[in-house]
Amino acid sequence: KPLIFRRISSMANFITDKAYINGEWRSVPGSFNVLNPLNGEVVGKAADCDRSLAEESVKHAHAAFQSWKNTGAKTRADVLKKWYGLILANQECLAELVTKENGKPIKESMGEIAYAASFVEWLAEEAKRTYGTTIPTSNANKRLISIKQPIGVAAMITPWNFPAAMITRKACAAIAAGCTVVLKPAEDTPFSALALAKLGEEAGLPAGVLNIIPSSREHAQEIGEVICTHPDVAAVSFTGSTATGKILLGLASSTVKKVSLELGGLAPFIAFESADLKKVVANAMACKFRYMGQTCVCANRIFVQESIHDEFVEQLIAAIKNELKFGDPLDSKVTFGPMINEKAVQKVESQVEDAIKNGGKVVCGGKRGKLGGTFFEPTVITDVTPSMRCCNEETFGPIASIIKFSTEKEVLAMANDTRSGLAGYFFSNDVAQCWRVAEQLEVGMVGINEGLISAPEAPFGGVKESGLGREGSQVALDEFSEIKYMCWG
Ligand SMILES: NC(=O)c1ccc[n+]([C@@H]2O[C@H](COP(=O)([O-])OP(=O)(O)OC[C@H]3O[C@@H](n4cnc5c(N)ncnc54)[C@H](O)[C@@H]3O)[C@@H](O)[C@H]2O)c1
Ligand SMILES: O=CCCC(=O)O
Repeated sequence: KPLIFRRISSMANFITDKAYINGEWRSVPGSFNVLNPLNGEVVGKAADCDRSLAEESVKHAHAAFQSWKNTGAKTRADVLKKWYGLILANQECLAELVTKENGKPIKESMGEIAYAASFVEWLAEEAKRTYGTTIPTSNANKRLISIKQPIGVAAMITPWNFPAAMITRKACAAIAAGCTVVLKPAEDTPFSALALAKLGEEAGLPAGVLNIIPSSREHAQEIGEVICTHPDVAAVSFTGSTATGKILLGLASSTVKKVSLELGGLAPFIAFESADLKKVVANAMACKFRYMGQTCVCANRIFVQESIHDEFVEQLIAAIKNELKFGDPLDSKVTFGPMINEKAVQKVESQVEDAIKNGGKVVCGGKRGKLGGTFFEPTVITDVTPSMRCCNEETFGPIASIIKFSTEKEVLAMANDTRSGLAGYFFSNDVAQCWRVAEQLEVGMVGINEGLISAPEAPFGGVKESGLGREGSQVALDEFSEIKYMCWG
């Protein structure tokens, strides 16, 4: 029978002040306002879950695990595939919701929903490929095999910058593996998570397999404590800042949980002189300024070889002026909207001040946007040095910090001189250099002549203090699986 996917009539139908626990849309005592970053208007009231609702969700997820873990792989894959179809059928509504919650330009939000859906599809396919091994033995009287089993209840905390894709990338990996999920979305973007849950429910997820417990920032810490210390939670998966990730990792140690962390980055973006400059500029624009620089893999430190430095800066400024259009992010022509909140603007402002104080030159932008609110101009700073904050602290905003270099050795030393190691990018037409630099950059992901590297089939994750584990790809389900070795006498 062909699958027909129902379209929810409008974005407003996705806004709810309820939590989703054990397959029920639950009223909870408290609520908090979710604000539109464009104008501070209330998008809606969201359920403010607390410690006791987190505990209750874990209890239900643990009960649901007892049957979900025993479902066939095809059953899980079929539910996920249906969910994938429903997400795509509702792409416009979901994208509008993302834009209302976090100010992402609507074209990018449409892209995010397609990206979020692509994880559901990929992980549905991977559900059927959790192969074990047969192991040749040195003892002829024994037979050795290993199987993969779902780890148990997986608890998750997600950020506001990809409020749909970070949910599906984690939750669908766990669900595909046979685990059940308790997920706390970011306080800025709870409705996107709940909207996905609504579609998951319609796709046939049994009660308790996916539980969404939004909370205000005030309750985030206690929910974190419950899910990271509860004996019935087996795995914790977090995406967000490195500071929060470290707290959760510490908490999870008391019961030795499996922990996956996708944390902050400080991506080096290196332009070598042999590179195609037009391509470098186009990729710098995409890699630096998409979603106003608020992605964990955005170029944070742009290293440019001295012979092409001035030309690069000139072309980058021209591209900013010609290509970026400010305005209401719901307008499909707009490519540059407001930042998430005032705190984010203040961080960017303080990095600009610090750079100027220490000898940096602001050659484009550098101040709040004319539209007011949380708009900030796309900014280019030259003469940046490694001691400046824009060079050693994640910017998470629209500042292109340009550092001039002369040799490959020098730039590699600067690029690797950090505790962050999420993504890195470089541009070169020297093949030997491409191999050398790709191997030597201390990051989890490298773009070689490419500034947009994310894909469901690729392993996403960082090294050093940028994280633990990988999401997406053929290893995605490993984060939520245990390998059991069997020795047959
Ligand atoms: N590596 C990745 O895949 C990836 C993806 C997106 C964002 N990020 C990173 O996330 C950061 C931006 O997101 P943010 O500012 O929302 O991060 P954040 O750490 O402040 O918040 C992320 C989530 O953690 C929750 N949280 C905050 N403090 C908590 C605590 N003490 N206990 C439990 N939960 C807590 C928040 O409510 C939110 O849901 C950036 O550093 C960015 O690089 C990383
Ligand atoms: O912000 C982090 C996630 C970005 C991505 O998946 O491309």
